[in-house]
Amino acid sequence: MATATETKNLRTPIVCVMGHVDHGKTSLLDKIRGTAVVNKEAGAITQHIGATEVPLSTIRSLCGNLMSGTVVIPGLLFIDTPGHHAFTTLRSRGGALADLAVLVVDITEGFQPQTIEAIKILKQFKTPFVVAANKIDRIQGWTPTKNGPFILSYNKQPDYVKTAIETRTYELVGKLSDLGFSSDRYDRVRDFTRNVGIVPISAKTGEGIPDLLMVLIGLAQRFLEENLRMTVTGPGVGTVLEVKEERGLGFTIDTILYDGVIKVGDTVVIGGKDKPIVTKIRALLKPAPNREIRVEERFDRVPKLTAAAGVKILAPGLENAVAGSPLRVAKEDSVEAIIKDVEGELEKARIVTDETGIMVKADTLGSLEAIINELRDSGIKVAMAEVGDIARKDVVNAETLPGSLNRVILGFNVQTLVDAKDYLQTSDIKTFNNNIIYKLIEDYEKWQKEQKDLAEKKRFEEIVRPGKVRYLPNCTFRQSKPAVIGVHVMGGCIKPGVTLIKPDGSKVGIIKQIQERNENQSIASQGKEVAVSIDGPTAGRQINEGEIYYVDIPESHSKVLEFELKDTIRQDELETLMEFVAIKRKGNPFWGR
Ligand SMILES: Nc1nc2c(ncn2[C@@H]2O[C@H](COP(=O)(O)OP(=O)(O)OP(=O)(O)O)[C@@H](O)[C@H]2O)c(=O)[nH]1
Repeated sequence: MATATETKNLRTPIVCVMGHVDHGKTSLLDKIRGTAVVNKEAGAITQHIGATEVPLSTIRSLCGNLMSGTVVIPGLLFIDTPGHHAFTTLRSRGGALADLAVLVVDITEGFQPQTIEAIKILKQFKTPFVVAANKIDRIQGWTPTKNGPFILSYNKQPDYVKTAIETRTYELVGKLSDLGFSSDRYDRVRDFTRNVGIVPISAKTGEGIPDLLMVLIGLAQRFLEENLRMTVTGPGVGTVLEVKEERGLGFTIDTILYDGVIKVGDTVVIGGKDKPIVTKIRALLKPAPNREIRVEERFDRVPKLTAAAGVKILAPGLENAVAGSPLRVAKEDSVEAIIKDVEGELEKARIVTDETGIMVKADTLGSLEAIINELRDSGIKVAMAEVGDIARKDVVNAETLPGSLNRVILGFNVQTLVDAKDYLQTSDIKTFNNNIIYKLIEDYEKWQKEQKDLAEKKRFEEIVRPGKVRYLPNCTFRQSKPAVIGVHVMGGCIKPGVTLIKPDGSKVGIIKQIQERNENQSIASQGKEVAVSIDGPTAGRQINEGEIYYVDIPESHSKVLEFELKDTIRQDELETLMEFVAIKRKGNPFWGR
């Protein structure tokens, strides 16, 4: 076992925790934050604004002799807000802010929709991740060893408990494989660049957390050394986590610094609502541990900070800052260039939309981008996309979208404002709201299918259907005005209002009424013998007993029947249609093509 050594010029990797609702993301973060308290020997855990830092020395003492190899990174910085929503909101130069992710899966429930959604996002951002198979303490028969490494606890369990863990781990391996990742329990993974490690943990007992931290360190070193070898001494670069008004302080921004150094007095450029904000840092604030919560004392003031760190920044003009946007420290001669850079980054983040499609509203640029990617994967085009609640003007804009199936607004994690709700009552725009991407897409797709089916049904009902009848011998009930004759429906059907033609293409007349045993009928299908009244001909002159007539189908309807509905119409209808089409094509081979 080699000893771990620190190398100061690599920055701390940033880690985000993701997973399905209730699988234990918050509990895991709480456990990590509480570790130092629980385990005195474990060493310090530093609380940042919006993040928790676990220094290497802490990880080392937690892992004991599990840790091997040379460690060259200073520790891990966990973003305190869990969920893939936070992950997509926090961006750095067009990518994800988090260098690594922990995907929490409840081992007793396995993969759930949001687990899959998180994996898709991680894949999209190419973020290395580890699976924390949580709640192992709930496996029947599990005897916990608090805060211990998983392997040590596992070895103490009876065989049936071991088997249960193994079986459930392999279920996760199977699911990951379906999604294109090869994986195994972390202690069996040799190459973390090829395999995803699964670490069984309990956020309740703390078991497996040392192993999880260790795997994260390993991942960071294998994947990220180049990324982490940043200009730790250069001008600071960060991402705005949150814009907050603090009592007694005014507007502040909680920021994750992921590169370089930031100092009080530095000029910074920040993404703003309309344009980049240029301002001077008045104070850098860190949480003050264990103090009375009085504003002035809630924070410690620090003169400077080095990446990676979470910090609250106090400066004039922050009220227009935008969460998720970039922050850059600028030297006097570089302000203009950096403003351009920040503008460029915001521009890049702006969503590229399709010419036609639906409207999407989401709460942040990151989530908007994530949802648009998912929609495109599902073959759904997006014509309008914006950050913000659904307002009346959005509904008005959506009304200009061509195509009835596009006249919808998909809202992700946003409200429908009152004026929009009022306007929607008289508008044909449909809105969908959800804070789970897959559900939003599923709801829209379901609606889309219903609409298509409905339209198809309507179209089908309106189409003149094929029909073939024979004028029965001895069944002339009236000669003319209208002629009333008995017919046998040989194929398809007839309805009042259709025109009949002869096999030579000449017109017979229009069916006025159909009667069966003196009762009016709206349709007579194959096999029926009915009386029909026909406007136009005189029986015995233009029409004669024993003749065959066809329903005259308009050319456009014939095309639909022959080319779109061919597989859905009955055999006798199809045969009748083909005979009818042949009559038409005798005179014009291109008829109905
Ligand atoms: N037995 C046991 N319960 C756990 C464990 N981890 C979390 N829980 C419980 O599971 C429930 C959900 O945990 P949370 O940490 O709130 O889950 P989450 O993923 O953060 O949930 P959301 O924030 O709602 O998405 C809580 O009742 C926790 O106490 C664990 O390892 N073992």
